[in-house]
Parts: sequence; C-alpha cells; structure tokens
Amino acid sequence: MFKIKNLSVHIGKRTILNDVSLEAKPKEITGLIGKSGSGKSTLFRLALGLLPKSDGYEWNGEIEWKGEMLGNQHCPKIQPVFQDPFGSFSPYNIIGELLLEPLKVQKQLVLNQEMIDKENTRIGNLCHRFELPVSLLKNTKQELSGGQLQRFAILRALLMNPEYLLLDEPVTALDVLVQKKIAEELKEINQKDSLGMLIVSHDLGFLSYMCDQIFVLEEGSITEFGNPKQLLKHPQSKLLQELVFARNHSFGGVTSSSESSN
Ligand SMILES: Nc1ncnc2c1ncn2[C@@H]1O[C@H](COP(=O)(O)OP(=O)(O)OP(=O)(O)O)[C@@H](O)[C@H]1O
Repeated sequence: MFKIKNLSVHIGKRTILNDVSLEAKPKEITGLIGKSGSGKSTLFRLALGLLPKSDGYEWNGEIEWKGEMLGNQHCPKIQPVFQDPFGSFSPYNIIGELLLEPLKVQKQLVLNQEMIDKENTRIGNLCHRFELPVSLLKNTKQELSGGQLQRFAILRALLMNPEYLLLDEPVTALDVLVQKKIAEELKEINQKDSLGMLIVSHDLGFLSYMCDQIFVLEEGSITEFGNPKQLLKHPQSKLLQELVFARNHSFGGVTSSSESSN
C-alpha cells in the first residue's frame, strides 16, 4: 500500500499541505487532481525525498510504501516520471548512455561489459514494446520528439525494476494524439506488469480514463475521493463541480482525447 497519513507541509508561516491522508492500492492507478498551486508537486517531491528541510520546508505526518517510511530519502522501489520530457535528459550524451545513468548511481559503480550487455538487451526489449526504433538510442535529446522522450523517460523508470511509479503530469507537455498513445501504454504497463501508479495531474479527462480512484486536492487539503464514475456523476467538491461543468460546456461538449477513448 502507498499511504500518506496526516501529512502537513509548511514553509515559514505558510501552510502548503494540511493534514493530507490517502491510501493507494499497490497494483492500482490512483490519481491526485488539483488546480495549479494546490500542493500537488510539493507532495510529489516529498514522496521522492526531494523536499529538504534545509530549504526551509517543515513537515510532519507519514508517507510510506509497504510499511517503509518515505520522505527523507529517495527509495529506488518508487520511480518518478516528470512532466517535462525535455528537462528529464541531459543534452550532452546520447539517450542509450543516459538510460544507464540511474543504474550506475544505484549500484554506485562503473558497469562492466557483461552488465552493460544485459541492460542493453533489456533496453532493446523495452524499445520494441514502446515501438521506439533502437536507432534512436544513438541520438541526443535534441534529435527526438517530446513523445519519444517521454516514452524513454518511462522506459528509464521501468529499467530500475520499480514496485510503484509516481508520475507528475506525464502527458501535459505533449500533443493530444501522443497523449492518448502514452495513456494507453501506461494502462498496458499497469495491467500486464501489475505495476501500480500515483498520477498527479490537473486533467480530469486523463485521470478519469487512467485511474481506479481519484483524490481531489484543494488548497492543500483532500476534499473528496472515489472512483471516477462516481465522482463524475455526483461531484461534491467545488473543484470537481467546476471541472465537470467546464467539461460539459467547453468546445460544444467535446471530451479530451484520453477520455473519449474510455
Ligand atoms: N519554497 C516555497 N516558498 C513559498 N511558497 C511555496 C514554496 N514551495 C511551494 N510554495 C507554494 O505552495 C503552493 C503549492 O505549490 P505546488 O508547486 O506544490 O503546487 P502545484 O499544485 O504543484 O501547482 P502547479 O500545478 O502549478 O505545479 C503554491 O502556492 C506555491 O506558491
């Protein structure tokens, strides 16, 4: 179980998260929806051990994965995928080399040829699965599209044999057709590999397509949660009521690409 218990985060006198609790089943996809500034990224960064007290953040409460406390340091069983695929890779090396970097850091060693060959076979298999030509591994990020880079970012997370993925707006920076393809691929990873995910997003259509349950975050507090069908039918929180209204009244009622494929 991925659990957050009574989590509050402050910076100076400002409260960013206020007594947030949520429970996500390990093999399910759980969504966290909130407007800009509601505290989504703060929660995401804290779960990855990226919110240092030395930067002025004070927090109390618990984040745990299968009983193991998170929040002070990065746990390799939990792998992140970030919103901006261009920002996720260095411009100074080819993708094939960059994909091996987290493994080198994790094992704190230079990989020998046998290890590199083994990892390259895994990378080749994953490229095949994501329909990424292996020739792209010789390219730098400047030579790839946003969709290709985001697939490589997901592939890099999977190479670490994670038990759970944390995704921060994984499709927001992509065009709608690529969004749909990546949403489908993430669903397939969840179903075939039984890999659970927590997805942070402001996109109700995307989350309702992807998730088994959704939590609503408003101004640092969870105001509602449930399965997408129930939430869309009877939204209780102000944010969800606004989003459902906007969805029904924008562009003549056209739904987002991810939602329409549901
Ligand atoms: N170091 C900081 N100092 C002051 N305020 C901060 C700091 N970090 C975050 N905040 C504030 O906390 C609130 C939540 O920020 P956070 O980035 O978590 O929101 P978010 O929901 O991820 O927004 P977005 O979707 O725009 O990324 C914001 O109002 C932000 O300005």
